[in-house]
Amino acid sequence: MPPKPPMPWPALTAIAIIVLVLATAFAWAAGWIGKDRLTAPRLVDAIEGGKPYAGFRRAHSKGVCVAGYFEPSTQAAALSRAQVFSQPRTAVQGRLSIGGADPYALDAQARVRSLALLLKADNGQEWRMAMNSFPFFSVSTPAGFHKQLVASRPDPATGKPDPARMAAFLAEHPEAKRFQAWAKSAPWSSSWANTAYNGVNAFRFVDAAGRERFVRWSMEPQAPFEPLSEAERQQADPDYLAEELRARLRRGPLRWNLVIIEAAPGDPIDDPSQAWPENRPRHIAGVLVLNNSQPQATGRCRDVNYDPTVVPDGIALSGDPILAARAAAYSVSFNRRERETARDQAPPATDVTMQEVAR
Ligand code: HEM
Repeated sequence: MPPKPPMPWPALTAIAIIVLVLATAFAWAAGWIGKDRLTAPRLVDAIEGGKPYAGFRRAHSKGVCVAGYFEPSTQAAALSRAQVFSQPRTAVQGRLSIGGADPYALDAQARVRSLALLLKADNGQEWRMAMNSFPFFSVSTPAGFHKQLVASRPDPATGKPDPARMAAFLAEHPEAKRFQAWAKSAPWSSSWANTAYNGVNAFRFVDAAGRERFVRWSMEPQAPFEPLSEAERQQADPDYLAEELRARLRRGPLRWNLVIIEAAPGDPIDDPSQAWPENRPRHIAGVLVLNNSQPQATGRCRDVNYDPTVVPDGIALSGDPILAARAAAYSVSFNRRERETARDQAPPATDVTMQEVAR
C-alpha cells in the first residue's frame, strides 16, 4: 500500500485553532480565565469566607429536615395548571433552617429564618422552593450580592466588617439600605412555626388555557405570631428553634397558607429587592402541613438541593437574574458538600449540635 500523504498545513492549522477555541471556551466556562468575572464557584467561595464547613450546605447551614403534605384550595387550579393544585394531596420533604454559613450558630441570634420545600406530584413533576423570612432580598443582582458578601466579611483586626468597605458597598447598592432597615426593625418571632416565609423572586403561573400571570408567593403561618424579646434571645439555648419545633410537633401538626401574590403591570418582576405594593391581589392556593422532623445529618433533606428553578409544568421562571445565579450556586454548594460527605470529611451525625428526633 502506498504511504498516506501527510496532512496539509491548512488542515492542521484549522484543527489546532478549533482545539484552542474549545479549550479557551472550556477554561472560560470553568472560571479559570477572566479573573474578575463572577462565577458560581466564586459566589460560593465568598459565602464560605475562607472557612468552609465540610459536609454542610454553604448557606443556611444549620437546620432540620421536616416532612408533611400540601393540600390545594378550591381556587388554586384556576391560577396554575401545575398538578399540585389539582390533586387532593402532595407529599412534601422540606427543611427549616437559619441564615448564615455556620452549622453551629446560635438559633436565637439568627436574623433570617428559612423554609425549603420539595413537592412531588403524582405525575412525577417536582416543585422545589427555598424561602426566607425577609420580605425582599438585599440586592438586585448576583454581582451586588457578591459585593455585599465581600463587604460584610469581618476584618481580622476588629472581628467586624470594615465600615469604609460597607459604606462603599451601600453607596453602590442603595437598595441594601431597605434590607438593613428591615433587619433592624422587624419583630423577631418566637418559633419557626409562627414565621412567614417569602419566595421574593417572581415566577410565572400558567393556567390550563395557557394564560400567564407573574406572581410571588409566601407561606403564612396559621400559628399566631408571638414575639421573642431581646432578653429571651440572649438566654435561649443554642438549638432553641429546633427544641421549640420538636415540642410543638409533639402537640400536633403545623400549618402555613400558601399565598400567591399577583403582579400588576409595571411591578418589578426581575428585581427581588423591590417589594410589590401591599394592595396586589392575593390568593390562598392551599395549606402546607408539617407533621414530622428529623436531624439534618441523617434526615431525608440532607441530599436534596432545594434549587428554586426546579418547577413543574404550570409554573415557569421569570427573567430575574438572581434566580439563575441561585441555581448555579446551589449546585456548586451541593457538589462540594456531597463530595465531602462521600469522602467521610463531614462530621458524624453525633457531632451535629441539633439532635432532632423523628416522630
Ligand atoms: C444570588 C443570590 C443567592 C445565592 C448566591 C444563594 C446561595 C445559596 C447557597 C450556596 C445555598 C446552599 C445550597 C445547598 O447546598 O443546597 C443556599 C441555600 C438557601 N438559600 Fe440561597 N442564595 C441566594 C439567594 C437566595 C434568596 C433570594 C432566597 C430566598 C428568598 C434564598 C433562600 C435560601 C434557602 C431557604 C436556602 C436553604 C435551602 C435548604 O434548606 O437546603 N437564597 N443559598
